[in-house]
Amino acid sequence: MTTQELVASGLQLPVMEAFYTIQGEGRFTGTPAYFIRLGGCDVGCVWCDVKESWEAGKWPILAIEEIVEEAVKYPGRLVVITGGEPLMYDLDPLTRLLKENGFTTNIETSGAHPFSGDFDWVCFSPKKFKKPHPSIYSEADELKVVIFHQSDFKFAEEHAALVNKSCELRLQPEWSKAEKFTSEIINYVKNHPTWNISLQTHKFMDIP
Ligand SMILES: C[S@@+](CC[C@H](N)C(=O)[O-])C[C@H]1O[C@@H](n2cnc3c(N)ncnc32)[C@H](O)[C@@H]1O
Ligand SMILES: Nc1nc2[nH]cc(C(=O)O)c2c(=O)[nH]1
Ligand code: SF4
Ligand SMILES: [Mg+2]
Repeated sequence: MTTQELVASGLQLPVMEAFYTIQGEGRFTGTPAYFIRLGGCDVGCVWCDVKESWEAGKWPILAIEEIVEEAVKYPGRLVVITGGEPLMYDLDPLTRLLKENGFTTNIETSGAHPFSGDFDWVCFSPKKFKKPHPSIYSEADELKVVIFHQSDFKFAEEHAALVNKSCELRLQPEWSKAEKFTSEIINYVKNHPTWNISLQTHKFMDIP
């Protein structure tokens, strides 16, 4: 198979970086986790905090065996697959291998591409910049909407109406606008208690 075919089948993937840290956001905030950041994203969020990830061709292509061989070196058994947009790739082979090696698998995704992979927790963060693929709505365990503009509260409610009833609902201030929006988010959550707040706590702790 050519490299292109191996990537298309999910047996090799472009990896921007992989690091052992503390999950900073969402349901598993505070939990040690090994992050695998795949290269490539076509969503184009103006406020994205990892724009350098967007161009897939910049990053080394690794076999999934090499990715997992590195992950097992750390004591934690929670893996978070992020990016870039990880659902640009078929994540079935990587997640299968991670599970065979005893990992719990989480994903951070905009849902802009068809769902794949075997995940214990799916954090869905929809974006106005590219419509989510319909396959994500039934898979989402957590809806995490970034608040950058007043209109994002309405966008959040529109997506909350589309996910499962059991899906946890969170609002996360966009980092550069946090000063402006955190107090609004606090008021919103107090008045709409089905929602709660997610902060990018790793940025406060100054860790990756
Ligand atoms: C960098 S993205 C990668 C995964 C996927 N592409 C996504 O957007 O969900 C990881 C998480 O960071 C959030 N995020 C990115 N830039 C942010 C920023 N400037 N402020 C707050 N959250 C941000 C995203 O919404 C997403 O929940
Ligand atoms: N510590 C830490 N937690 C995170 N949660 C989601 C992240 C991401 O970029 O997907 C992230 C990240 O980059 N670092
Ligand atoms: S979808 Fe995620 S990685 Fe892509 S631009 Fe938006 S925040 Fe960045
Ligand atoms: Mg991040």
